[in-house]
Amino acid sequence: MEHPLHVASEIGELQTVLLKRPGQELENLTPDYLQPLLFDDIPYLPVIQKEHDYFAQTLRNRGIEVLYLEQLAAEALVDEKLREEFVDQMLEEGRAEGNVSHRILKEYLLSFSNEDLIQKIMSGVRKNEIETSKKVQFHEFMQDHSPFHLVPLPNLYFTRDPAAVIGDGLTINKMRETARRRESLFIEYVIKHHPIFTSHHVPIWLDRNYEFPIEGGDELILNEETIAIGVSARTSAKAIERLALNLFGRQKQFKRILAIEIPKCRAFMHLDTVFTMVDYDKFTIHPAIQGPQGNMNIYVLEKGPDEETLKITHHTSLMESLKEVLGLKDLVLIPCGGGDVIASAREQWNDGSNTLAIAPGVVVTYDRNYVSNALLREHGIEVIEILSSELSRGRGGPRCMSMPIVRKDI
Ligand SMILES: NC(=[NH2+])NCCC[C@H](N)C(=O)O
Repeated sequence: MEHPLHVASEIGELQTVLLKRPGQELENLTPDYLQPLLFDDIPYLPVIQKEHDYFAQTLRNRGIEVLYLEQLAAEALVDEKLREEFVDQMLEEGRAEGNVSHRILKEYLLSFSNEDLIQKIMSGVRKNEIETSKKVQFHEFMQDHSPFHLVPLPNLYFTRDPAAVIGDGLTINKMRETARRRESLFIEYVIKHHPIFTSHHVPIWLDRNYEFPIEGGDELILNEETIAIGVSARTSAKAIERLALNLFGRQKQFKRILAIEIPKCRAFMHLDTVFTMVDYDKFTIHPAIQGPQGNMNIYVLEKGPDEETLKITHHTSLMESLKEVLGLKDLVLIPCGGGDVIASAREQWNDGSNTLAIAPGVVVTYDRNYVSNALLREHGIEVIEILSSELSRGRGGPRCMSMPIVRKDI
């Protein structure tokens, strides 16, 4: 039986991908909670679902197997003890401050079937769902301002970030923002308990208990030896260093990490919002990540003299460092929005650089980014457009909405 996880490139033919269909969790967004929950507006649920289904069907039409996180998570909770453990952990990590006891919430959640339990934890528990008659302890009678006993997880449809497959293993990520922390618990249970994965040894290169954050939007597999990782608003240098030491100590395939520093601001968020690979020698880039002479801070991390020390070299040119690690004479950086100040800022905001490569030179993008899409086509890239009016409101594009599980080697 083939290994259920395998990703050794960013552009190799995509075979299996993990998605999450936007659900009721989005109906729990209100204006007061947009900022802490990392949204800029409230998507209209029936339309965002239609757009997401279109995305999934676009992938299936290309022969890609689409798995859904919500389904795998429900299937992974195989016995009562595991369900309880999962609920306990979710409640410990995610309860809104306040006035309902662990006991009442746990009882409430466990009364659902697995599918509904997962859906409920994803969408959150509103205060008015728990009957007053269930309250017995003094603190349970108190009022507070949060409308939730359990806070919703509206960013779950960005399956890219909570984990990332590297080779035949993965990182299960400690996520930076409180609003997203519990997301990686779903994938942890899936990897540890779903029969698709338990039949194989799955190395975890870095787990969610590591104290410094890393997110999948920053993790790009450039080739079978090289990983690029953004040092960003979401991913810390400490986590990259720990991952590098773990990887170089435990496997032989990946030999270097290119740590690329990007400005720490919301519009840029992760490396994949400003830089993605679209072909063997072609990348999208948001021009604003480079200094006036194209300079940046890039560090190449390699195996060092001992188990706790890396060899580190500093570079300033993205172009030159990519050529070096990929062994290429030439390569093309395609600017988002064609480099025009207005178009590039507008299209980058709607994830114009956030392409999902499904094969070398074939990418899925949002239809609204017409300037960037036209430019990609001029460079010989096949661009498959998907609907994007509501999906883009969560500030993530096709790459953010997908977690590749298996890609063919190139
Ligand atoms: N890989 C990505 N660029 N993901 C985008 C995630 C967007 C999400 N609203 C967040 O703020 O976390």
